[in-house]
Amino acid sequence: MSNGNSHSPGGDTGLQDMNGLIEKLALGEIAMTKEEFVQKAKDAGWADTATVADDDATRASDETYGGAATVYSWRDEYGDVGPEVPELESQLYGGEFQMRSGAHLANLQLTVTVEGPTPIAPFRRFEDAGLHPAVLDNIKKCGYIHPTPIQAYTIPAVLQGKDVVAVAQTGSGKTSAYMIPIVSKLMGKGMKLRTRTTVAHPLVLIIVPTRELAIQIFDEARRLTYRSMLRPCVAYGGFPMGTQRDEMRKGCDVLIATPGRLKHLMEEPEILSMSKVKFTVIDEADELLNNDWADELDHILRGGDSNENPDHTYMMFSATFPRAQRELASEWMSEDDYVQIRVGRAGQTHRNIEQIIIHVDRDLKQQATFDLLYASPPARTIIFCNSIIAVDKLDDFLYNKGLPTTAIHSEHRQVEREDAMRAFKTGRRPILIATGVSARGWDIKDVSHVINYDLPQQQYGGITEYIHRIGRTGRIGHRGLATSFYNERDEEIAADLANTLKEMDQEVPDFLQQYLSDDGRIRFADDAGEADEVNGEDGGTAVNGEEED
Ligand SMILES: Nc1ncnc2c1ncn2[C@@H]1O[C@H](COP(=O)(O)OP(=O)(O)OP(=O)(O)O)[C@@H](O)[C@H]1O
Repeated sequence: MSNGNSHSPGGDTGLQDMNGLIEKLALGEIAMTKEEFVQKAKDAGWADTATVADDDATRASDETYGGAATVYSWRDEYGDVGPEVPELESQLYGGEFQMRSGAHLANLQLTVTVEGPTPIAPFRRFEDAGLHPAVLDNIKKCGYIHPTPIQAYTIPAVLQGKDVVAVAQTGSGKTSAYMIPIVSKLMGKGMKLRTRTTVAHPLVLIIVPTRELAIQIFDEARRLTYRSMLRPCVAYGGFPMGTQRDEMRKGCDVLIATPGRLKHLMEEPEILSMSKVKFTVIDEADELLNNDWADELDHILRGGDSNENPDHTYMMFSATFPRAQRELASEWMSEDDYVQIRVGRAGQTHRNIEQIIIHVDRDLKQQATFDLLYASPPARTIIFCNSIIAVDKLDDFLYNKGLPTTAIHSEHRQVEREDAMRAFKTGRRPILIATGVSARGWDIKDVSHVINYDLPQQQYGGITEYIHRIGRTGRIGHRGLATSFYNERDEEIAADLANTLKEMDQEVPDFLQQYLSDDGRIRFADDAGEADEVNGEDGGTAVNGEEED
């Protein structure tokens, strides 16, 4: 094993020191019993696996599903804004697991490019954005003091009624960039638009690729619609259908949904009608515009009568937007009232994530992970593997060595996925092992280390997937570390990886140097087509490749 540099999330323990240990472990020179491994984990400060309660025993009912979480309960006599409900308020905003911005927000201040028929004037303070007072109040309760760049441009664009494609770095506040103006616009009109029947008639449809992300965005919607008549609802695979239908019948003004479950619900006209939808948001749009989802998305976007609404606004958001998906996105946008907002280069990461690439042979990866977890004090860590089998094997390997792991992949039952996420968020099991594709958009407090046990293969997203995976750390002004294991099987991603490191002034290890161009220019296989603005305030020097748009 060799590595380009050394770092640890919480100390100065060099990764170079790991070389000898990993080799020893591989050769079986350290033969410890299970009890000794458990003791070693405890001594290092990791949560004791023996005291972690069995989640099956503590699980009570459907209420443990994130989709059944309490929302503000509206009564018509409230007028425009309802009264405060302290208990709900502390649940929504007071949680110790809610993210607060870190000290390095300035690293997200990159050059913003706006393309569209009319210019967009950004605002500097939420108070100046012309938002409904109740929304402003909810923003304060969330602890958002200054808008992030994507918010400063997207909020006015949506308030002006534009269709929007927005691309900005991971963890830069894209969710509230669309949620704030939509909720604010509807606050004044919600009453008039609302249809009181047992059939859900959402005004807003937010489509996301994964279940965990759906629940997370539902939580953000619960915060931003607090004290309003707008009732958020979430629909995702694995959420029991009975509870799902009950929740929808209670009213559903803002529907957050994964495509499969949404398609299913659209086949039940006594449950859901799309006829009132005014805003359709596609989050992680490049993923959803991908071929794998094409049928579902086409059905959803064309299937409802919402498309006939001349007032309908479409919005698409992501941290990455490869060329093919950008072309597909433009098909849904209004020709003369459409704006594209990019912060930095589309698909660019940011400087709050320190990236380290270590050369690790395939058969040494388990030991390398084990050792990496001890190379610094315990920290919330997400480990990505490329297959379900690899996730399960690594989970077993680490858990049997006394480390408090949990795992998420598509073969787990939904209740297990939600338990795993809860155990990770609360720190009961601070090591989460997952297949990469499930992790887009996750926003979890205090994730200080991401490990790419496997680098994403080209056919499963390559560098785009890498950007999303490492983006689970270093969010909203916090710093984080991303360590990736590289070997010869990863050559497909090598050039984009080397250029990504160089673009962010990270050390490019010797084994990746050959993939950098001799002229010192930074090139990506799928350039984002914006050579004009990449020399931003951040001092970035990305330059387009040959394949310009
Ligand atoms: N203006 C703000 N000030 C402080 N924190 C904010 C602000 N806006 C959003 N946040 C918080 O920043 C975190 C990241 O936001 P969000 O999940 O929307 O990022 P994102 O850009 O969608 O990332 P990704 O591309 O990974 O999905 C969230 O915890 C959110 O509550």
